[in-house]
Amino acid sequence: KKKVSFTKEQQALMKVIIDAYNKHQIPQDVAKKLLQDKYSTEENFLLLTEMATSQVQVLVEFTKNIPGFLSLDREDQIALLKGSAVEAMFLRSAQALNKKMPIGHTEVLEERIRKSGISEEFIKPMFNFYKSIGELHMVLEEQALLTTITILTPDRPYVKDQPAVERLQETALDLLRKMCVLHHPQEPQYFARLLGRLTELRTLSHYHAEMLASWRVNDHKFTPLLCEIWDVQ
Ligand SMILES: Cc1cc(OCc2c(-c3c(Cl)cncc3Cl)noc2C(C)C)ccc1-c1ccc2c(C(=O)O)cn(C)c2c1
Repeated sequence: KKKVSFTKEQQALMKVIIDAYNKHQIPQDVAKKLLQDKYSTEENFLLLTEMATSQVQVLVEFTKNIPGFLSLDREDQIALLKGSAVEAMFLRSAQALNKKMPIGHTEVLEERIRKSGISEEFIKPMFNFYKSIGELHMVLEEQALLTTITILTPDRPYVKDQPAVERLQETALDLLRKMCVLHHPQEPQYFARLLGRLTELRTLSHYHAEMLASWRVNDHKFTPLLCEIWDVQ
């Protein structure tokens, strides 16, 4: 069994990121709304819009806890959040749908996504992604670090000081590489597989832009926070 050792800094970084990841969850009262018995396309769209709005708030709070993030240029912080929001939310919804949510929640959530006005051409890649995330059986540390690495992607539009973001992302990548050896010692290519999901996330975020456009055509309303982060309306 390969010996994996973490530096003091890496242990501190992991603790901060895990605590933030656990602390910032969608509130129970919002999640419980999924169980109400109205299943119309309209009702599903409204519920998912509420989930997404709550998820963006969760994401902003989580991001503020990433060591070094608040020391970045202010405008770069905004550029990173806007550029990564959809990808981070796909990761989070994938992890939610794959983890043991309270009985029946997963099926209900899946059903509402399938029946919310999203066209079949986007549903397929979305659920393929959910399946591919589920097959990885990531531990919590890997999930939290993968989300962190997605947020700290230097080549998002309008990022001015890319090297500063690269330095933060590399720290998280070094830690994730070690975590993968520790938790998946039999799979030397596991770390590479995780990073491959990031490529799939970018494809999904292009699909997502088209999803938004088709919803808007059918005159669906988003919340001010979603309009802000997704540059719609
Ligand atoms: C499940 C979902 C959907 C969602 O957005 C819903 C949407 C999406 C869209 C789509 Cl469908 C899929 N992935 C990402 C996007 Cl961003 N695109 O537009 C919309 C709205 C505006 C209609 C946002 C967030 C969650 C979500 C995430 C985590 C959890 C969670 C836990 O962590 O324990 C418990 N619950 C109930 C969760 C719900």
